[in-house]
Amino acid sequence: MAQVVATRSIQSSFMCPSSGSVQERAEKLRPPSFASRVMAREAAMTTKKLTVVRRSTRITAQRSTTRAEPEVIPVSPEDLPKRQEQFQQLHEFQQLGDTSVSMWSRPTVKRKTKIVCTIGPSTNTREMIWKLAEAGMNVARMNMSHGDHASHQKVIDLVKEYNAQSKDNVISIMLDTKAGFSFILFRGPEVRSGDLPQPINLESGQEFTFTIRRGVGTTDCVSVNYDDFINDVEAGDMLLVDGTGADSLLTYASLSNILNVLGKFGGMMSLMVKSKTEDSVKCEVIDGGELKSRRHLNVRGKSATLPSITEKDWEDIKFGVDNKVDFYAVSFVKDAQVVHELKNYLKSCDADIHVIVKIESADSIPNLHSIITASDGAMVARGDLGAELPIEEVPLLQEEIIRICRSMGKAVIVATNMLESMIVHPTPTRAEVSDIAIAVREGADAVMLSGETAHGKFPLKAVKVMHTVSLRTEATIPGGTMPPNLGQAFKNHMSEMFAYHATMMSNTLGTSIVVFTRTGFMAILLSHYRPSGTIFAFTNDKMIQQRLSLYQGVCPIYMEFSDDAEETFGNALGLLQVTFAVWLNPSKARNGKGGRRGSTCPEWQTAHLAIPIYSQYSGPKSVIHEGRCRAQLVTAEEFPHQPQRWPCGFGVILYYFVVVYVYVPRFDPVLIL
Ligand SMILES: Nc1ncnc2c1ncn2[C@@H]1O[C@H](COP(=O)(O)OP(=O)(O)O)[C@@H](O)[C@H]1O
Ligand SMILES: C=C(OP(=O)(O)O)C(=O)O
Repeated sequence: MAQVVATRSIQSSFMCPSSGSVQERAEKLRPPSFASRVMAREAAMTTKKLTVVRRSTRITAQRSTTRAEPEVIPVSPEDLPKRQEQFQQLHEFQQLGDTSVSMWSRPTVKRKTKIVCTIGPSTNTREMIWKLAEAGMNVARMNMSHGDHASHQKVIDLVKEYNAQSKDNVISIMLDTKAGFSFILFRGPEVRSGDLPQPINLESGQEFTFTIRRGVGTTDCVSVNYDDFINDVEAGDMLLVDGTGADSLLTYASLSNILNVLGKFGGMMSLMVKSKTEDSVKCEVIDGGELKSRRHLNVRGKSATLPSITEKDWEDIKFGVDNKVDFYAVSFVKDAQVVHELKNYLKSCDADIHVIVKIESADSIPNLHSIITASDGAMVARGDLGAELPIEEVPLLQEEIIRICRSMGKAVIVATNMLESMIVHPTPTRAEVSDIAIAVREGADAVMLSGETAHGKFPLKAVKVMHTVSLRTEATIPGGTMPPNLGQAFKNHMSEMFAYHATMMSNTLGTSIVVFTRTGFMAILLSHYRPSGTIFAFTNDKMIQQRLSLYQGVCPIYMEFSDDAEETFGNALGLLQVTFAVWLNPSKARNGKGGRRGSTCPEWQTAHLAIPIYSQYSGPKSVIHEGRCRAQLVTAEEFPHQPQRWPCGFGVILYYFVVVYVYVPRFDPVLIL
């Protein structure tokens, strides 16, 4: 019995929602209900007779024994005890509406959308980093506006320690660079108010002053960290101040009490500029609220004339280089120049750090294409964006930025206020859940938590909610939607063509993809095509493994590569089976008896009945054997930008790259690149 369960489970973990024949998929349409009628457009268009309405039927009662169970694979071994609970949750979700929402809609088994967690006072301990990682964090973000290098160093070390000891999970490290607020350095790409001994209540109609004098923090006047603030604002301008954030001088407990009492989160205060002197800006409070330390200050419709990378940023960037972080998130990028500048600097230090541009200022919008082209990805920083631009523009910009990033094959993160209420409450609002679902549907690589994990009361619950909502939403996304620039990309890069065909095969056959990559390029490219199945990316570089954690659908796995391709493939499959066996049956898999072929675990033996039913060669085996090594272990990264040197054509691809093993779907279907 254990064998059967394990095999089926392994199989279902490899399967994607698009598996099975059309008829089988059509079968899965039953029992449709409200959700299916709303969401299953393909199904409705395909055949009317399939839309038999049986509203109250549960999927659990409908599954045939021949179908793979829709399973939620735990994100980590520690989740195992809660697996039943997860099923229960899933079934509860299912009872709300329908489960078979479209022919592609079986719940996917591993979350594809990644979760970025901002680390702060609530989470900067060893215990919490571990718990966050086990709950589903994929990227740890450090906001350089808060804390100091010593505190961030501690977090980086803890994440690296976690990565070093974890066998099946790895966390990327992201530094969010901008000026740490300091009246000594007094510079930065963000405009922020200064430190306050305690929060101030601003009442509508009262007068309030911002000054560029240092160290002022009274009930009617506070410092601003930016000298040119005086020149940037005019009488009649509307200043927006965010009402979130912790006060550094308060204890966590007292902060929570204050927040609970006041119940004010995420609210923007607005102040109209009335007059200015050489060092102060006098305002009238229009919408009041609670002003805390170091709050964002934006002028509606204007961007501050700040440089995007300041001296303080350069110090932070160097800190990142020294610590070999994976990503910089660069604040207030207004043009591509700053990205080139940063990339040149990184090149000069021989640092392999990817640059994520934060789109958060009105000025960046006209330059979106060039900024994103120059970068490795973008963050929709909705907090500042919603302050600089009319708030109703934010959802439209979010959609547009995601679309641009996806069409360029760049990573995209949706950030800010996603579960804001969970800073103080243990459950999210419906609107927040919808917000996550929309970002997932729009195709974001990752969704981000800020105050929720940095200083919130329920950081782990917030991650779990994000995990569950993302997973559930992914299950309803139709497979096989290709990026719109495909034709263009198709002409230019053989590797794109290869990723495209691999994705098509994977979607059609209902398999996951295994890719071998030294630089991460092929895995990122595949992620860009959003195949329905998981992309298991094997790399022999730990840095690459760490970085790949950000990318949608990529499950990065570190493994030494052997000179013998066969051995490498075998090892990779063995590792996959061990990993899933660990998730599925910890008591057996953790018995220390190895974990590859020949292991005493019957599950693995059953799984190894998998045999290739198709392998494609286009020349003498020995030559192809070399080709395979190149293709699979070096990948197309060797020559993606020199297409003219390699005549294009599927036959050539087969010759140089392709050895495709499609395993009998009854066991563990895997497509190996
Ligand atoms: N390293 C840190 N130390 C102290 N507090 C932090 C830290 N990181 C984040 N926070 C708190 O979490 C809040 C939300 O994080 P984030 O959105 O990244 O910051 P902000 O909106 O201030 O740029 C911050 O306003 C701050 O109160
Ligand atoms: C992510 C954002 O920026 P910050 O890092 O300042 O919170 C934002 O403005 O949405």
